[in-house]
Amino acid sequence: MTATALDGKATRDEIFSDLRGRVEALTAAGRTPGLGTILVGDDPGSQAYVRGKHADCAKLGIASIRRDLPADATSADIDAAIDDLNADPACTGYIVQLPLPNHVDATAALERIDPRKDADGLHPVNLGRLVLGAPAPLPCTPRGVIHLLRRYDIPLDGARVVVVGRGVTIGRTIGLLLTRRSENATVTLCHTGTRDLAAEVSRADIVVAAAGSPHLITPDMVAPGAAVVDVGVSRTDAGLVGDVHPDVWEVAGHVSPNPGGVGPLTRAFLLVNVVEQAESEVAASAGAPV
Ligand SMILES: Nc1nc(=O)c2c([nH]1)NC[C@@H]1CN(c3ccc(C(=O)N[C@@H](CCC(=O)O)C(=O)O)cc3)C=[N+]21
Ligand SMILES: [Mg+2]
Repeated sequence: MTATALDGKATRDEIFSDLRGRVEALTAAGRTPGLGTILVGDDPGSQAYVRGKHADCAKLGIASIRRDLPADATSADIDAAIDDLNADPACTGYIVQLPLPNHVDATAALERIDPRKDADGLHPVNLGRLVLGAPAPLPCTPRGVIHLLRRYDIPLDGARVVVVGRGVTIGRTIGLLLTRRSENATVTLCHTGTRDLAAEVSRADIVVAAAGSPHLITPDMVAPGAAVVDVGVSRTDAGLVGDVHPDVWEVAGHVSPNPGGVGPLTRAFLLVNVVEQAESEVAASAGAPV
């Protein structure tokens, strides 16, 4: 038996066809959404990701605002680019591409972003709002994973979800989304300190592998029929390798390929955040007293 693929590209295409109409309506209302990126340095991977985000914008009619800084940019240079996008009315939302060079205080830079323009949904104010259940832009990768699971009718209500990896972009945040009443899952967060990873994973209806550890999840760990979402990617001599061993496809019910699974959805939800922000601004100005 071979698992069904959780197809991130096909799902991204569906999201894009919905977004296209919403962007047209916003443009007709005089508020074309704009995505900004701040990229520091010349890491080829980061440059490729940023290029991909702007290519997505071009497909949808979303305006692109790029600020590319040299690898030796100072914190003051980056602060100036952030202040510039905070003040730019054409920029609905933006990201500071991570990682930043080591000589820059990344936490301070990210806190300088106007929380209303935080397309990643990872500003401390927005993470706080997420904990409180208040409206905020949602983190893109967790939102993409949940959308993908729903798209394939994988039950979340009462499901046992095991998340592997405690990074902020997904491990620490996805449980906040999955334990809302609207999802109602039971979530276990595993990490390098977990005593028996195989025992935890084997109890899961859904495994979210986000450790950044090549082929960490092996078929012996996975319950037959489980859904396995491969979020981690590592650059190895053999190319890009996910957290899920290929033999897991023989045991699981669903697996997200990597590439072609979660990555395209992370990018799609970045643009969903930007479109939602523009829509909420149009709604607020329509409701405001003249
Ligand atoms: N502020 C910030 N926000 C981010 O969201 C962010 C970041 N910094 N820094 C780097 C990581 C990485 N990331 C990816 C997004 C999409 C794909 C993606 O679409 N991958 C394709 C493959 C693309 C290819 O083949 O090059 C796929 O999985 O199919 C990959 C990686 C976002 N990140
Ligand atoms: Mg094994």
